[in-house]
Amino acid sequence: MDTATASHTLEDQDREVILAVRDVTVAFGDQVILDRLSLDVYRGEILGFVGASGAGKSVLLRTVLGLNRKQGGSINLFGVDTDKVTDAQRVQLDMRLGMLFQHGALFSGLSVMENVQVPMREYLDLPKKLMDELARLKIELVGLPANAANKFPSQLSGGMIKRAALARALALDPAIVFLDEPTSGLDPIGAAEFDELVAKLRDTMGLTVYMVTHDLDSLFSVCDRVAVLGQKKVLVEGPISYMLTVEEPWVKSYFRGKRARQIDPAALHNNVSAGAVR
Ligand SMILES: Nc1ncnc2c1ncn2[C@@H]1O[C@H](COP(=O)(O)OP(=O)(O)OP(=O)(O)O)[C@@H](O)[C@H]1O
Repeated sequence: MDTATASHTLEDQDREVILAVRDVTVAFGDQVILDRLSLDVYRGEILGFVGASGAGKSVLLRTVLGLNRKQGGSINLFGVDTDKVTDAQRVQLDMRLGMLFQHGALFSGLSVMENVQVPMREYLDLPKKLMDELARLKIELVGLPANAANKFPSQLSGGMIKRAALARALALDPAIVFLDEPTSGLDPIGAAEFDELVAKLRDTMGLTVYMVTHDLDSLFSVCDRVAVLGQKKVLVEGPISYMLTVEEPWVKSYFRGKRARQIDPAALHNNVSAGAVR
């Protein structure tokens, strides 16, 4: 397939695009990191975003979140062009985005409960009792025991820190969460449990998840689609079953190299034909 190949299947056309990145270019000085990159994220899906180290995954994430300048292209969130919003509208958009930074990035001097309340304090004006109640609900939602609420990050395991950070990302009931390598540093069981939690949130709350990851297990077990960043663009996108058929050398070695799983594409449930090489 070539660039002209439609990247959307008929099924995709029926789905709501929650994030549309179109022809986005980002450069630092004369170093171009992203060159007319396009990507759609659909409501209710878990998108795995992969690419070589230094390819620009964090740069794209930061650009989508409005933390990096872009030199060209457009970013639409919930159908709204982020270049055309007022400051007040930008705040409304930000409230619908949750972010889990790499390494959790909890405030070490705050308890789990206080960490979860940080976005509530920033964006909402609620009585303390209600904030406590909401924070407890989020803590329970991510599978932490109730007594974790009063603990500090230094008292938590790596897996608990990730869950607490996820609870904070969910504090304002976002429509989409951005997870930056959420399972890095977790043992395989902890990582699998975290993946299960993310899948549960998608299934029960209809949460949309944009997950930057190097974790092949996550890509195989919970991601509905995968997008591969290479040569400054989204090089390939589609379900994992499709990734296993792609002959592009980096993609092939990533998904079918020595460290990849030995998987029969026919055994995967998602549709091989729904992917595209750009
Ligand atoms: N603020 C900045 N100023 C200059 N260069 C930057 C800036 N931010 C990122 N870069 C450069 O952009 C490139 C892509 O970096 P980025 O962190 O997005 O890679 P990545 O794909 O997330 O890598 P990794 O998987 O290792 O986290 C790198 O060469 C980096 O040095």
